[in-house]
Amino acid sequence: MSIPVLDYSHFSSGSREQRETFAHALVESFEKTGLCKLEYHGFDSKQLSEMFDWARKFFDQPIDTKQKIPNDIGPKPMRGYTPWRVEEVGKLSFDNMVRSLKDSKEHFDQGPEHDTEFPNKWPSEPELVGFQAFMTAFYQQCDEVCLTLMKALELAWGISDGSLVARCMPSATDLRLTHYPTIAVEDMDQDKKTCRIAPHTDFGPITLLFQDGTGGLEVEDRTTGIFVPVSPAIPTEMIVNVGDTLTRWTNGRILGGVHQVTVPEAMKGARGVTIPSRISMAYLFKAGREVSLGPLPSFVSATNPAKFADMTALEYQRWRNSIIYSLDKELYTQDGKELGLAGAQVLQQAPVV
Ligand SMILES: O=C(O)CCC(=O)C(=O)O
Ligand SMILES: [Fe+2]
Repeated sequence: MSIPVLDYSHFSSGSREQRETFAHALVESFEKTGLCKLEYHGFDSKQLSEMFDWARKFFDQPIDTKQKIPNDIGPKPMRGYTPWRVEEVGKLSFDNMVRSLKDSKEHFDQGPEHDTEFPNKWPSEPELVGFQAFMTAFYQQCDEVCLTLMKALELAWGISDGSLVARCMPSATDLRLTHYPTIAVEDMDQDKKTCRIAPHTDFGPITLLFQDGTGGLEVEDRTTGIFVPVSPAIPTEMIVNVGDTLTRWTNGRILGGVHQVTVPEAMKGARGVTIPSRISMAYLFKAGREVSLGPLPSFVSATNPAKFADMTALEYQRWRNSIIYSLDKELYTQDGKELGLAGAQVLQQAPVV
């Protein structure tokens, strides 16, 4: 499977023709592979290495320091620090093998800067002065790229009223820094019970991803069902993958890119070696919290009825997070009463043709 590399600047500052070409190539890549790669996206190598430096500095703090800003587990957006082995994204899968895979990661989650509903949690250690300001600006720049990509989808789909961009405002995105600690290759390659992150799709319309040079990210080739490595070819390469929201909005026309992080290609089959630690930044772009994740009217017809339930982006996120944090049973059966999310389960993203 080859993943197209698109020149973002052709859309952000190109001619009318370049914009059209980019927009159609983006949709084609999303439809065929569930992702694309972007170059000339505005982030330079200095900025990206600074981001990885901050992430490393944060994760290098003692656990007690990181635990001063704990993410309170709940069916809600994540904020602050979540330790190793808490979240299990494999639980979203219908495949029993994937469901039993444990993730091996710790992460820091950040939302919109002025979010009063789910406020951010920032470390106050002297070594981390500057982290908040840097990450806040980084978040903003990612948001602009995502909104621009929504404009490209509008152009490709002939949506002339700006309604796709409007659906993603105000920002409800979660930016996640993930650290995958060193791990013996046998723990992942041999016993097959551990992954760095189990196969999954993200929840929002798209995700922007930057990874360090360690390797191990893989995406599913939907023509064969086999996972293929997405190696960091150049340090500034940005990966964009399609998430569940775009699948729902397009009534199943664009499927999410299923991805995982596992043993780096060069270490597969090796014995007695330790896989180095790995850092990634995922800008988990989201629709506005009150926006519907039911299919857009232009993707529904008499012969192609709605395959997905009408629920808000926040309801969807609460529901999915309740699964990966193992809160779903409590959530759906509390006092014998549903909390408004369970009904949605029936029409979720399962049997899409
Ligand atoms: O670390 C990576 O490359 C992927 C992270 C990821 O899939 C996620 O945070 O949803
Ligand atoms: Fe992901």
